[in-house]
Amino acid sequence: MIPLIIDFSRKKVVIFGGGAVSARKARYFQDEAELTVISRSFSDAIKASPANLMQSDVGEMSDEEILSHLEGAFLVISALPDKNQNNRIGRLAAEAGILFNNADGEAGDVIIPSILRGRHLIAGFSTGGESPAVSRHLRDRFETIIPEIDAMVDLQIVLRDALKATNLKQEERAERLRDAIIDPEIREGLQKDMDATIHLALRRYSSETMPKINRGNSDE
Ligand SMILES: C[C@@]1(CC(=O)O)C2=NC(=C\c3[nH]c(c(CCC(=O)O)c3CC(=O)O)Cc3[nH]c(c(CC(=O)O)c3CCC(=O)O)/C=C3\N/C(=C\2)[C@@H](CCC(=O)O)[C@]3(C)CC(=O)O)/[C@H]1CCC(=O)O
Ligand SMILES: NC(=O)c1ccc[n+]([C@@H]2O[C@H](COP(=O)([O-])OP(=O)(O)OC[C@H]3O[C@@H](n4cnc5c(N)ncnc54)[C@H](O)[C@@H]3O)[C@@H](O)[C@H]2O)c1
Repeated sequence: MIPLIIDFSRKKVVIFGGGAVSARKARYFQDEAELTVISRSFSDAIKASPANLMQSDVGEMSDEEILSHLEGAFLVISALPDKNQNNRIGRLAAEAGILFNNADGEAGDVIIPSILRGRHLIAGFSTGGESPAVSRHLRDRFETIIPEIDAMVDLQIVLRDALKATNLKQEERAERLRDAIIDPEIREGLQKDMDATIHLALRRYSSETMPKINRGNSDE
């Protein structure tokens, strides 16, 4: 399996089942995707979500009926308590060429990672479905670095533009961008005064005439 960062805006996601697991999956996608939840009943969390709700018993739906609800979908999730029904939805999604995530039953082709998100940073953790607790634990541990990394991305945007305007070779520009990331003074400065630190980084790393930086003395 291979991770991707996908823009879900205007993409249709169809979830079967309206219980606790469905609510967690709906929360994951609801800010971007157009959600439809098809279920016999809906939990309060699902009712409070922006999803379109369709009350129906999957056991009473023909394959053709299910396929008609999958039309135009980018991703289908099945979170029914009955594995056979989940697997059936998976088979129909595969037939229609639509990505599938299975909450219970035969694995689909999508796993939902545990994610952390800042203004710029987005990271997802997955154990390939083996231990959601470990994925969650990793997210918790990395959560503290979001402000630091987001500020560094802001700095890198400015520094990268400044370097592009010089005559420096691509390899030298890339090296300076990396040096700025591990520069202890810059890392610390970003937490205190972002503007002043961006100026410091520009002076230190974007000058065409600056002496060769003393590299390799960081233990990071
Ligand atoms: C990341 C996250 C995204 C999301 O779904 O929302 C996620 N599970 C989350 C939470 C969570 N999961 C569970 C509880 C209840 C704890 C408990 O009481 O048991 C909680 C609540 C909590 O922990 O807060 C139990 C559980 N989960 C799965 C099974 C069945 C199984 O394992 O077979 C069981 C039954 C018990 C067990 O067997 O453990 C399966 C999956 N859960 C996955 C993802 C995929 C694998 C991810 C990976 O590759 O690591 C996969 C395969 C589904 C998939 O394909 O998407 C989200 C973390 C959000 C966060 O960051 O806080
Ligand atoms: N993948 C995961 O992250 C994960 C985590 C925990 C549990 N699970 C598994 O996911 C499944 C769902 O768990 P849950 O806690 O959401 O269950 P739940 O009982 O809270 O919800 C099940 C939902 O499915 C609906 N439903 C049941 N039969 C239906 C049918 N024939 N037609 C239409 N709707 C129907 C119910 O009305 C309900 O809304 C369980 O099998 C559980 O073991 C998966």
